[in-house]
Formats: sequence, structure tokens, C-alpha cells
Amino acid sequence: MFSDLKVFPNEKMGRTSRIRKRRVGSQRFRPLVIDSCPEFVELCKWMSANGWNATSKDCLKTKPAVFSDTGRGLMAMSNLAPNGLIVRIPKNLLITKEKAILQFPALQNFKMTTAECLTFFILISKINGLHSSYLSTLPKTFSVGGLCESQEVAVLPKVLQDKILCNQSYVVEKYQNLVVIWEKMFGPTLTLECFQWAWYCVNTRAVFYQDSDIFNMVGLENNMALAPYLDMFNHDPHVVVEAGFNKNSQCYEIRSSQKIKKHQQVFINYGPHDNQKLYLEYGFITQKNPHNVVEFGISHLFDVFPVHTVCFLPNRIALLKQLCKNGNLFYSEEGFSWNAQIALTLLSHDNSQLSRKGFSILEIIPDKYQIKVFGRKIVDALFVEFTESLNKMSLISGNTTSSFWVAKTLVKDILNVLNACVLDAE
Ligand SMILES: C[S@@+](CC[C@H](N)C(=O)[O-])C[C@H]1O[C@@H](n2cnc3c(N)ncnc32)[C@H](O)[C@@H]1O
Repeated sequence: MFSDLKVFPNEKMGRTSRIRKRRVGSQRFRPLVIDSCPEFVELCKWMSANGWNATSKDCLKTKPAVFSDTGRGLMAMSNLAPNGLIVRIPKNLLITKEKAILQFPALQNFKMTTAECLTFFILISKINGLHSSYLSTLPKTFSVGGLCESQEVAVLPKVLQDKILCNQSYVVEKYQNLVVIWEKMFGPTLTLECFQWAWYCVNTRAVFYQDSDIFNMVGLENNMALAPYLDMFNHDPHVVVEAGFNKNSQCYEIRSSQKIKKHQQVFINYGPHDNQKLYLEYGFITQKNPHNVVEFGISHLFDVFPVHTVCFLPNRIALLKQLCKNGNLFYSEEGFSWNAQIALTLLSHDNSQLSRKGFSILEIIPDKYQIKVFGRKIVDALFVEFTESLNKMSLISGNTTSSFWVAKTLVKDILNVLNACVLDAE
């Protein structure tokens, strides 16, 4: 949009024209405050009636707004010093598993995780017109990876394809289990689309929260709660915040370590996630994400070490599989991960050493030369793979999902990371 502004290098700019230029530019990008939209008026009324103090002196005042780069989020209405409180939500406004069961006791008869219970809470409330002050503030659509259409998934790079397919079957399995319970409770069929909407409302917006002891079960799916209004903060990987339930105030609170300026967007930090994770779990990516990595698999190693040049002893393959677990083979701006370095060294390791009984990964010392030579080949192979994918993605036209659009920006972002590596090495 700035390119529409024609400023000629030789043109003398006086004070007035400078101010005019600044005004034109800032008007185009100025966030749109939306606190007077009916859904936010209702939300604030309902929250205030239930113990929320929106004008508390020791907490930053914020307003919902639409920002040109991140969409809907929250804007600071004053300056805040470091370690100041950015939000405080009383316990009785949190939607927890305990609360969902209190409201709909039938949920108790089924063994459900907290995420499943909260998904049901949203669906039952929606159907019965309950909690509409909160529900009407929830997004109507999502752009997470799991919502890509099958023809879109087919043109994505293999690593991303595998993750999305895995995620889709996980959500479908959840749906199939829960639809049985739903039919027992209510009768009418629950469509997969409705289930996905509620499931992603919970999973893109819930905060970490440990419910009372009776529900205390391990795992992320069990330690979550929905926090109205607080779930409007967007993510910035660079900000540092302290978030959690404060037993003294009986409120969920977030403090910002950095100072915040009036009229800035107020961000929180969802965790040290790379862009692929942000896309899969939340449906967006951020520019200059310091946690960015490019994952690869064993097949990429086999591509750079053709089978005829490496003796694929069962032991070598078993060790490689061990190194590959949990996405531990990756490249980032800092170079190859430790597991990737060991894997690259292991590929060219002596067979007699590998066949020795009791040989362990811990005995391998990274070989800088191997890592440089074969690592470069891996980066080149990934670059080709992602470029080919991007070309195929560009051929898909017509009505594509917003998930696919974000996938495209993710693939471009990964290509930038790989490109930086190639340029560094030159
Ligand atoms: C907890 S909600 C935050 C509020 C949300 N933007 C809204 O309108 O309700 C999380 C969702 O916000 C969006 N989001 C969060 N941080 C973002 C960012 N830095 N850029 C773009 N979208 C972001 C993503 O859609 C994500 O799933």
C-alpha cells in the first residue's frame, strides 16, 4: 500500500507536506477499534456483571481492534511500565472442565479429556443459545493446517503433508468417538464441520490451567481452560510474559516483562513455537520467528547418501530412526540440530564400528567435514522440494481455503530460511 504514495527523491518536502504524508500513511494502516461492536459491548457487560473490573487502576486498559498485520487483537489504551499487569480475569469467568460439568452434569457420565468437555460445552451452549455473550466473540472460521482440502494437502511438501494428515485423522477420530456420546445425549447428528469449529475454538484459544484435584489428569489436553477476553491476545515470539492463575487474587493474570506504549497492539507469547507449529496449531505464521526450523526425515538422508554408497546395516537404520524421533532432525539459522549432526556423521561411519555389540549413538563425535558437505546437499534437496511444492501450489486456483493460503506463506518462509543458509555458505 505504501507503494501507492508517490514521493519523488528530488522533491523538497516542507513541514506541512511531511505531516500530510505521515497522516495519509498512518490513516491507511491505523488499527480499527471495535469495542463498540455489539458482541464486545455484550461481552464486557456480561463480564462486568460477573466480577470483571475493566477499569482497575493496576491493570492495563485495552480495547479490541483490527490490526492490518495480525487481524483482530487488543490495543493498549495507556502506557505500561515493565512487569505491569496486562489482563486479569476472575476465576468465575473461566470456562473449566469443572464448570462445564456443573452446567451440563450429563458430561460426567462419559470419560472425556478437558479439551473434549470444553468442545462439548461450546456445542451445547451454541445449540441452546447459552453463553451467547462469549460465544458471539469466537471466530467463525479457522486457517489451521488440519482444515486444508485433500487436493491442497496433496501439493504440500511431504513433511507438512504427513503432519496435516496425522492431525486430520486425530480430529476425525475424536469426532467419531464424541459423536456417539453426542447422539446418546441429544439425538440429532453432529456434523464434522460443527465439531471441527468447536474443537479449534478450544484448541486455538485455551490457556494452560490446572483444574481442581478431582479432574487432575496429566497431559496438555487436560490442563486447559477458556478465558473470555484474554483469548483475544495475539502472539509475538519476541515478547516475554508471565501468565498463570493467581491463587491470592483468584484470577488468571498475565504480566508483561516489557514496557508497552499507548495504542500499540498488546501481544502475549504462546510458547517457543516455530512457524510450522504455529500454522498447524493456530493457523498463522509470524515474520522473523526466532524459533524457525526446517525439519527433515530419514528419506532426505537416504537421498543424499544413495543406497549403493552406504551399507545399510540394520543397526545403522535402527540408530537413524532413533535420531529421527520427535522431529529432532532439523536445520535452523544456527545450523543443524545435534541429532542431525550425529545422523550425518553416522551415515559415513565405519561398518565394523557400527556392528560392534553395544555400539551406541553417544559414542559418535560429530564430523565437521561430513556435516558441511552432506548438510549442504540436504539443504539443496529441501530447497528443490519446497520450490517444486510452491510451484504446484501456485497452480491450484479458484476457491482455496484460508488454511492453504497460510500454507503458501509458510512454504515461502521456509524457503527464505533455506536460502539464507545457501547464501551464508557461499
Ligand atoms: C487466542 S486467539 C487470539 C485472538 C484472535 N486473533 C481473535 O480474533 O479472536 C489465537 C488466534 O489468533 C490469531 N493470531 C494470533 N497471533 C497472531 C499473529 N501474530 N498474527 C496473525 N494471527 C494471529 C490466530 O488465528 C490464532 O489462532
